[in-house]
Amino acid sequence: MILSRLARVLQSRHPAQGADPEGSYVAKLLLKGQDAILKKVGEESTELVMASKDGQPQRVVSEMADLWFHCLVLLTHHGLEPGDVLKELERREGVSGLAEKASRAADQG
Ligand SMILES: N=c1c2ncn([C@@H]3O[C@H](COP(=O)(O)OP(=O)(O)OP(=O)(O)O)[C@@H](O)[C@H]3O)c2ncn1[C@@H]1O[C@H](COP(=O)(O)O)[C@@H](O)[C@H]1O
Repeated sequence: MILSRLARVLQSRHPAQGADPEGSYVAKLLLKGQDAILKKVGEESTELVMASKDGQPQRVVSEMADLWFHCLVLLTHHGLEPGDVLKELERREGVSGLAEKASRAADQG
């Protein structure tokens, strides 16, 4: 899946892997550190908001791709991967599923 493939590429760009920042946007950004990554996340979020408010669905897709990409760089900075976020979403699905079942059981008396 694209998220895991991309995450593997991003991990290979980590300074700890000896990645060369020359010619690699990601290696350069990871080397600059957390503040630079967070600045990009903030900028891309704002651009996404503007694309949405302008009612431009194709730009929403493009800006969201930029935002997701920079969030993946942030995960890499923290030694995390997309699977960690997906697991959290699955856990919440499980939690809300249980809540739904409990409420249905209560309705049925
Ligand atoms: N998906 C992306 C991707 N999306 C966006 N970007 C870069 O993110 C930057 C976003 O910047 P902006 O839109 O703000 O434009 P900008 O003004 O040029 O940005 P700055 O130089 O100011 O940061 C651009 O330089 C884009 O090229 C990406 N760079 C890389 N990838 C993937 O990451 C992989 C590794 O990239 P490298 O490390 O460059 O080899 C690539 O193979 C791609 O699959």
